[in-house]
Amino acid sequence: MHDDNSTPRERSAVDLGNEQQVHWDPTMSYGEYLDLAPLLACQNPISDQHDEMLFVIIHQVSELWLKQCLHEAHAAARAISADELRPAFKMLTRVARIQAQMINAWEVLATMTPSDYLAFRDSLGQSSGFQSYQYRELEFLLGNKHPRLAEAHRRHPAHYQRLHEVLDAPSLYDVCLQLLARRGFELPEATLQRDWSTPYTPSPEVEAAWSTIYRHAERYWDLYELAEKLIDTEYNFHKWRFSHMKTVERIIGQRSGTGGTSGVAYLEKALALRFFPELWSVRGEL
Ligand code: HEM
Ligand SMILES: N[C@@H](CC(=O)c1ccccc1NC=O)C(=O)O
Repeated sequence: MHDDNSTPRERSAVDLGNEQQVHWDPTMSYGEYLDLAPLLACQNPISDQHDEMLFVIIHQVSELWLKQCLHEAHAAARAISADELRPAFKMLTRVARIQAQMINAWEVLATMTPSDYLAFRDSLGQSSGFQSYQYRELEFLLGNKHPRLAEAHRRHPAHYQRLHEVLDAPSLYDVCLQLLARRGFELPEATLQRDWSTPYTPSPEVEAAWSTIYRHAERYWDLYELAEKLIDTEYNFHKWRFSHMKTVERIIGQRSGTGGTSGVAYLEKALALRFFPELWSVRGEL
């Protein structure tokens, strides 16, 4: 139905020949709505090696998922700050499902052998996943704050500014701790107000608060659920890091990275990082 003064929607129809007809509005097609022309014009391997297409696509898919994770995790942090935990749980669950997809993507990439990769590795120059600004934003947002990591992006002012906004603001974990304070847990002042761009220092008071929540889950059910959503996210992040490290070892062994790091040794060291340290340490204390 349409109003009298509006133009009727133009319709197109095709008979599929099996007693089915498809009708559609030709003013907005699938490809137009999804902007597929520019999207599908972006897969441009620079060598003539067969496997480079896979390498490009796997990175592009990961970057799209990172975009969605950032969309969800930023919104979850805002919801938590507004004491709206249920929508935040839904968003964090979605982040965990996306992470599962990103982890599974390593299985596809593992079909590329060392010789397949080495055949085009030189064309990559000094580019590296180390320069993924969305990945860095997600790390900052979850709570791995290191101003030096933003420096790799100085030459791109828009990315640098964006990274600094997230670096200088409370992380997802910081807003959760602020929520615990609003719920009456006594936390150190430095946990609630500090220079957010600096690395987080774990505290016994925060661990004690999580301990109370885990011991009395029935009384603090929503905070208990929040703790488990955070653990899911960190657990999956860690699985992603581990699979990346193992895939890299399988493909380039102990070579140093194009981004200037030692390679696998650097990636192994990153496995020790913790976004929500007291949520892990408390498990040994319950
Ligand atoms: C053949 C496949 C791959 C190899 C050999 C590889 C290798 C490496 C190496 C050696 C590093 C350390 C930095 C450096 O010196 O370059 C690194 C970092 C990184 N890579 Fe990959 N990578 C591969 C695939 C991927 C894929 C598919 C992604 C998905 C987006 C990715 C994302 C990253 C990220 C985000 C970092 C930074 C990690 C951090 O700083 O903690 N890599 N990669
Ligand atoms: N750091 C990798 C190169 C690499 O993997 C890469 C290069 C360009 C764009 C994305 C990449 N992926 C992850 O680091 C290497 O050292 O072979």
